[in-house]
Amino acid sequence: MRTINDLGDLHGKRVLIRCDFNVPLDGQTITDDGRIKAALPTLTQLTQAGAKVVVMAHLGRPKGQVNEKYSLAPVAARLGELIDADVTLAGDVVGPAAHAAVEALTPGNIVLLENVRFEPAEESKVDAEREALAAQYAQFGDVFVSDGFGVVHRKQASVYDIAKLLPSGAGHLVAKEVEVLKKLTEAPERPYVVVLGGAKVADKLSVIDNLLKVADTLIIGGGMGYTFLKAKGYEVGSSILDAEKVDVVKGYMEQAQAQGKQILIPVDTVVSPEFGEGAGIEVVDSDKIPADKMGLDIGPKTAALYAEAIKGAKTVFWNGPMGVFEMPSFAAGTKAVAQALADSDAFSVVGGGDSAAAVRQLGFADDEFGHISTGGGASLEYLEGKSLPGLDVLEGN
Ligand SMILES: Nc1ncnc2c1ncn2[C@@H]1O[C@H](COP(=O)(O)OP(=O)(O)OP(=O)(O)O)[C@@H](O)[C@H]1O
Ligand SMILES: O=C(O)[C@H](O)COP(=O)(O)O
Repeated sequence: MRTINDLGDLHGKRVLIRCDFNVPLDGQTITDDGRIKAALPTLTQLTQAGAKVVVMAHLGRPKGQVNEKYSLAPVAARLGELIDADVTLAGDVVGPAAHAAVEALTPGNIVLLENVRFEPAEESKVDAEREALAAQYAQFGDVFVSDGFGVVHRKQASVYDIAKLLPSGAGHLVAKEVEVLKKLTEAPERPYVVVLGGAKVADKLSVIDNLLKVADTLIIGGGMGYTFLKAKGYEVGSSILDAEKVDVVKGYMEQAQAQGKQILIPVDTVVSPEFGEGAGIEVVDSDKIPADKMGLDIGPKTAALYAEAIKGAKTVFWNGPMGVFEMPSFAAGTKAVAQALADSDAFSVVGGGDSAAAVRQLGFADDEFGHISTGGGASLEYLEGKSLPGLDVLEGN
């Protein structure tokens, strides 16, 4: 893989860099700045080398619409506090404000373009549309550095197409993430347990069949769990559910049984009448979720079962909180899994923006885990053995 070290002396050059600044926010407040801190080694090297640094990043899923709620303003402010350089947020992505900001950029300083997902072509499935947008990005750089590990699984203009237009290489974060995750794909010590949760249910259900080939046990919690419960024939009330995948999930359970692999699903669930804290929160067995309630965490029996499975593991990868950990009433399941990982001797990797935020917010230190990866979906797809567009495009000369 080509890296930043292959790009020569960057002094005075305009370096266009993709970072993953998709940080969790509570209103305008960043609740975990881990992804910004993870970008600092590369960004600092570039500013200290006297490069003119133009950063591309996304926040959330604004789906091609300009939406202030998804502005990178809080990220620009935090980056400015963390790095010894001026950080200017451009008012748009490739419009007149971005051009003016890049024109005015001086060596050793940074312009952050607005959320690239405000541009409809950024995530287009039509190659020519993405390529045309990438050509506009290319006007801002002499070289391209890919350092947004959390998005390397996305075939998007600022991740993939841009790397074909400029001399390009991986930044230090991407290089380090790949080096650690490689250990999990080459010869993981067994038993190898993968814990899956979170809210991106459709995305992450689709990685399960490949994960079943590499892991010994899959532990399912978070929003993922309800599609499994439904596949077992249980009612899930108003919990999040990927109704289209119920039959596919039935197939996964059969496949696991045939291969002698285990899929653990919640035996009890914390339910609530609404997405929030208030009256009516209770723990029920997973086959008794009331029709008018939603599951927002795994229950205590499940937490104990999952902790036991983690205790016996030699390698663990975890992506996706077990419940809505942001609210104390639904944090116990995530905390129990984090504790089990922290207590175990297994080589453990925690991946994903919210997963990393969860362990930190619940009081765990980064060094209680083998590695905290900035990638959730990206790590999972890497572990599946899939080729990732944002990495493939950096291969060769
Ligand atoms: N039962 C549930 N119902 C609804 N949301 C849930 C449930 N359990 C967990 N979540 C939510 O899932 C979110 C995190 O999911 P997500 O899949 O984005 O994980 P991630 O670690 O950020 O991975 P990635 O980096 O791929 O985004 C949290 O905000 C949490 O509140
Ligand atoms: O949070 C993430 O996993 C990355 O930033 C990618 O975001 P996406 O799933 O919206 O592409």
